Amino acid sequence: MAITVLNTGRHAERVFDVVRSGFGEENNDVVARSWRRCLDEYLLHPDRPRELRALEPSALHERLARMATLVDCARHEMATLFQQLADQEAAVVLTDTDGVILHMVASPEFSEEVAPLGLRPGVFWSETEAGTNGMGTCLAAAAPVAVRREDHFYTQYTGLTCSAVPVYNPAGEMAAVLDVSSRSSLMQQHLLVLLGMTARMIENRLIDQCFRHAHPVHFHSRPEFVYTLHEGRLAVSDDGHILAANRSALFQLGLQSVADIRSRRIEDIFQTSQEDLLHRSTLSSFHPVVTYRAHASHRFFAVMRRPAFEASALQLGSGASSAQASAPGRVLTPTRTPLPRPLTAPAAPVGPTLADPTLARQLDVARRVIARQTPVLLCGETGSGKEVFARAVHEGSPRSGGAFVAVNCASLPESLIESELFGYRAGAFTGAQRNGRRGKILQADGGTLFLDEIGDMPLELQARLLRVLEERQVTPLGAEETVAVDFQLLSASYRNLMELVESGRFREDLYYRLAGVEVRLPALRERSDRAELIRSLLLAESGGDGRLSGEAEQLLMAYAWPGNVRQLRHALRSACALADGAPIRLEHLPVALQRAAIESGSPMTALSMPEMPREPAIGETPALSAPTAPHAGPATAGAPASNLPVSPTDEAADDEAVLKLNPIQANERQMLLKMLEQHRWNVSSVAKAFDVSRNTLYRRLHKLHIRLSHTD
Ligand SMILES: Nc1ncnc2c1ncn2[C@@H]1O[C@H](COP(=O)(O)OP(=O)(O)OP(=O)(O)O)[C@@H](O)[C@H]1O
Repeated sequence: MAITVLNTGRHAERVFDVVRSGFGEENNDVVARSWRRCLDEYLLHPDRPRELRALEPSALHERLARMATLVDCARHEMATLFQQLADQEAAVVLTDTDGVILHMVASPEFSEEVAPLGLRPGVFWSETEAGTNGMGTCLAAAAPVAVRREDHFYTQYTGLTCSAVPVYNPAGEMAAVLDVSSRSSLMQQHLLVLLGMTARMIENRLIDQCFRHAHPVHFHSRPEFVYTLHEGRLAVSDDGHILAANRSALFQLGLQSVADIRSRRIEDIFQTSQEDLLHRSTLSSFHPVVTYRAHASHRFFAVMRRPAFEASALQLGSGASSAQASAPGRVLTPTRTPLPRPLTAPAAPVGPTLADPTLARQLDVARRVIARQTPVLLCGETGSGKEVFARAVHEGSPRSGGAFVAVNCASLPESLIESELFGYRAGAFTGAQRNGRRGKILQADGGTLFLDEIGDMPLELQARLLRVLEERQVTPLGAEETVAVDFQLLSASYRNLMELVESGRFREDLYYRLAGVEVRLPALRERSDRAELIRSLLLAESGGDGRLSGEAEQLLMAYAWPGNVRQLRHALRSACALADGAPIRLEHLPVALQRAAIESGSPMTALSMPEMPREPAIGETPALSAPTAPHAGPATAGAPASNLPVSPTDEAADDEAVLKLNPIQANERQMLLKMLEQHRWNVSSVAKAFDVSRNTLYRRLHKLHIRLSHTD
């Protein structure tokens, strides 16, 4: 389906009118200001769009390599957001601060459709290039924005609606923009909430990733919010200096910027020393400990943990700073000494639920074989918990004292996999870090190497990996000497590796090396411990007080979960945020689930979504109330061929039948009537909003005695 745009001449006139005549009350200020910038500052003309600038492939490659950490932290969250949207005509997009698209998640059909518009990696979407648009205007305004179809400066983009939020790096600077561009203009408020949450998840991941050698501190003024998306996060160096803070930390501590906290000591923030906080956190295991704001009586609950990559077995003295610990110059001096087990809790207060008997048996087998140095290959759908399972294998193995080092082979640009895995010596290539870098394989020495999405490893690297596995030696890039290395190996793939072998994309000899034992993890829909998993994830995501309504629970149990545990976790996370302490109802669950409920004909109590009330956009006529039309014949069971708006018939005729509806059906009927009214009785539009076919919606309307007639 082609993207439909507005009439160029009329749209341009409206832009000029709004900018010339000032901003009326009905106008969206952010958009109107952006239009003014486009006209006055960038000297763009709405009638004369320019072709968007795009990076050459080599320049894009280089930029992606530079931004690899950001993209890596964002890609899982973006994939989950895309799944939650359940909209095949939407794209989740990440740009850098120049507005260059770095990563995009969309269906192949939609990607193909929007690529000619410039919605593809490497293209610049700053306002100066593309005029008012979600990504560019979010960058210019440094704030979340929704740019609806007719809000775009250039007509050619008016077929799309974009919502975008900034993503901040651990220094508190804007590092990226996360955007959803979609054909549908519904649900902007809902989308902005989801985007904001996704941005926070990316920011927290960035802190974890950039400060792996620092002590993470998780805190909140309410204990149940520790380890949730609302928690404050700090990264603290070995010698007690604060290196980074997330937005919630700054907000809770009443600080304006990361600069206000960076380099201060933990004692300057809380009435406690680093040693004391670490010690008490260790003693109290999963429970946050009480601490007070320095020079004030504000109470916080906090947990300080040991660094995730504690010294990566670098054999540094106990007083070594985190900066030293990450110094890659030591790449050739690995230790074989297993590290002590971390003393504190894992990242979430609730451990993984692996109570399904098949899964428990598989875990037992995997632990036994890996103890005999037999590599284990995990297969399973995306999000089914392969990494969680791999960690559980590691934790129960003889090498649990060593590091667990996970490498996602799909998320690393091809050019970086080699240096990331094998490390490099100082000066090995242009752009290399001054002191060289210790590769992941050496970091796993004495512990476990987990190669995730191994099917995505390029063929030439497969050969090198095979050699390492056979010889148990690594030669970092640019190094002459080889280094002996000793680790246990787990790998995972959501793709069928045997099929890749057959099509020549995966080496057969490597496959047999990796698959000493192959474990197929069950999909969530096949697991018998779903109820426990839902309970424990709800506990983790809500901070302890999350509750589910009966219908929401039924739906969570019955849904097929194509995105598995990851999708479940994210659905609960967003539902907790939207329910805001109240029991989670159907309306708080993602649209994909609601759609499934409609399709299966299960009750849709309180389906007040998808459209949230909002101010009309510039030039938009306020929503009309439902027209009343005369009775027009029998109820329509099948979808009429035409796409014309319809209006309700005289409901009196159906009064009796309506009175017989049960309260849930009556409620659902109310909601559907409200939706129809909001969509001006356009059934296609309501069907689209629920993402169901018109036939499905007509059947539902018929069942609920909502009669419709065509109007001209
Ligand atoms: N048993 C479990 N208990 C609690 N959380 C789980 C469990 N299994 C998976 N999760 C959560 O689900 C999400 C996805 O898990 P994980 O990354 O292990 O899946 P995966 O199969 O490796 O995904 P991918 O194929 O995309 O790499 C994570 O947030 C993880 O914490």
